[in-house]
Amino acid sequence: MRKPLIVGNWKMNTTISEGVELVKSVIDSGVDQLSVDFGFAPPFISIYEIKKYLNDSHILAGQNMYFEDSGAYTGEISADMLLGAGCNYVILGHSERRHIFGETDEVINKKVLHALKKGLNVILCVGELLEEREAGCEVETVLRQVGLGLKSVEKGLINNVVIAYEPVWAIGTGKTASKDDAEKMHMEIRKYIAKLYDDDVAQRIRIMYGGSVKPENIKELMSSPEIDGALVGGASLKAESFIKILKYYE
Ligand SMILES: O=C[C@H](O)COP(=O)(O)O
Repeated sequence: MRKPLIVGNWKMNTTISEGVELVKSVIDSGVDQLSVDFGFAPPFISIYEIKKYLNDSHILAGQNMYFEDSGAYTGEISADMLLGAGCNYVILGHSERRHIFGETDEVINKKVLHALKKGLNVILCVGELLEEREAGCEVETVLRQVGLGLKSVEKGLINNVVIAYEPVWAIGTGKTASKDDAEKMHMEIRKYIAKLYDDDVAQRIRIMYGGSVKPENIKELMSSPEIDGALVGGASLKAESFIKILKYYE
């Protein structure tokens, strides 16, 4: 039985004090009692302060990181820095990293391998563009991203990976993939993981959905046994809506 997880990806939103207020409101609402793993991916600058309001059962994720240990890489953040600030997870391959900042599958794979080696859990994001879906190559695109993202990841470390399926056309647009669309893709990903590893790994790996998840659609999406939680952007920026999403697991 896979435990669901819900992570709020704040992207480039919230100052440190706004982030602290948001986390305090969420935690104070009693969501720790719910049967869901949950947490936050704040901007780098807020992570250390926010950790003070969380415990080790919460997910605290970097939104990105670089694949070198240290050195002359202006503007980058290392795995050790994330760990030192209190992170236990890192989001890699988010579509905004792929499509705005030009990250390739090869770069994402280097980051995945490095993060896992350092002891961080990885949320590997994959997803097709609207034109890829319209051309009917969405499954091929997503499986290619999964395969290349996980290249050389040993079976012993795959337990530390979560996959987030985020169709790019559904991110921040208000358009959600239907439960059936998401479910179909999750099943394809799981089948592919079985091919890359084995059935046991495929049954254990958590595959979350992302793309305009909000209180109004969480019930419908999570009614699929294939969907193991959500990576939430916009709706994680207000305590009220994030709490409502978490309370689906009441
Ligand atoms: O990481 C989160 C996803 O990009 C979804 O963002 P959204 O919920 O604002 O569509």
